[in-house]
Amino acid sequence: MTDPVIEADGLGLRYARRRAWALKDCDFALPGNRICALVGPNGAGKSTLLGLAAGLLRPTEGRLQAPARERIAYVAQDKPLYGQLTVAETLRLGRELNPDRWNDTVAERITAAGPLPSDAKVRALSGGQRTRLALALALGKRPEVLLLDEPMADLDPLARRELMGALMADAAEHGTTVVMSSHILTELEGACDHLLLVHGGRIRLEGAIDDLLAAHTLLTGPVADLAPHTVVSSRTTGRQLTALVRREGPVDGPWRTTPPTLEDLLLAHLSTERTPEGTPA
Ligand SMILES: Nc1ncnc2c1ncn2[C@@H]1O[C@H](COP(=O)(O)OP(=O)(O)OP(=O)(O)O)[C@@H](O)[C@H]1O
Repeated sequence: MTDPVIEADGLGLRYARRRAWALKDCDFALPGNRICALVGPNGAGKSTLLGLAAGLLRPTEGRLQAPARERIAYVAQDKPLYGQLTVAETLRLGRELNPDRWNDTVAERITAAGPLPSDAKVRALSGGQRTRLALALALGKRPEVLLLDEPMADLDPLARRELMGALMADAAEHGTTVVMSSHILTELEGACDHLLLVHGGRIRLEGAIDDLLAAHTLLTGPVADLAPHTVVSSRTTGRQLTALVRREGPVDGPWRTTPPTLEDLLLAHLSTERTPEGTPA
């Protein structure tokens, strides 16, 4: 296991004039060279966590350790860019702001792969084109840590596949640690190897996705008397597994056990009412 690249210890953040905590008591250690899926429902605290990791927000309590700002690239949900600049001027600015690390080849590879005229003004770009430019700026910076807040939401399916592939290939080549929030879990499942599940401002699950999936089983059927996170024994291996319970079918119907998906894990957590301290069995 490599040293953590991002580490939180009792991390909490409460926005000014807000009574509720956006994040509370968060502890996690994200190892380097990982592609981490940051998932959770709307308002869970994902953007807040990314803002803290990017150094744009300060913890109200606790601590978050991450590389220095110049070694992090952050693509925020609204892709803030200068509207009056052209695409070419935006990339030139990226180069000027990151003279030591900037990599033209990477940035150009991302922009050239899609419909992004270099003389177009940023304010005239479509949502997907803005995303492409923001990702080119982020990767051109040659970051050690890449923080992406729902980066694919504006992209068409082809662009999504192409950019996701480019991101993953680049991260693998350079050992970049990526933290990516998204609600499109099927996409994350194919690309990510680590999971941070946030709900109600708390970290509910963290770890290698393969390990977490292997530690759970999906129980489908008339399992009304089973709590959603009951620990059961695997019939084949005897291993203790946490059952994610999905109630469906007739009351006297059979149970089925299947390996869960990332979506099953998330849905099981969202559908469980829990106390702030509550974590799955
Ligand atoms: N600038 C802000 N000022 C006050 N409260 C905020 C601010 N930004 C977020 N919040 C609150 O903090 C909580 C966490 O919000 P956050 O944006 O981190 O959630 P999220 O998981 O990214 O949600 P989504 O999936 O909808 O993008 C929410 O209750 C939200 O209302």
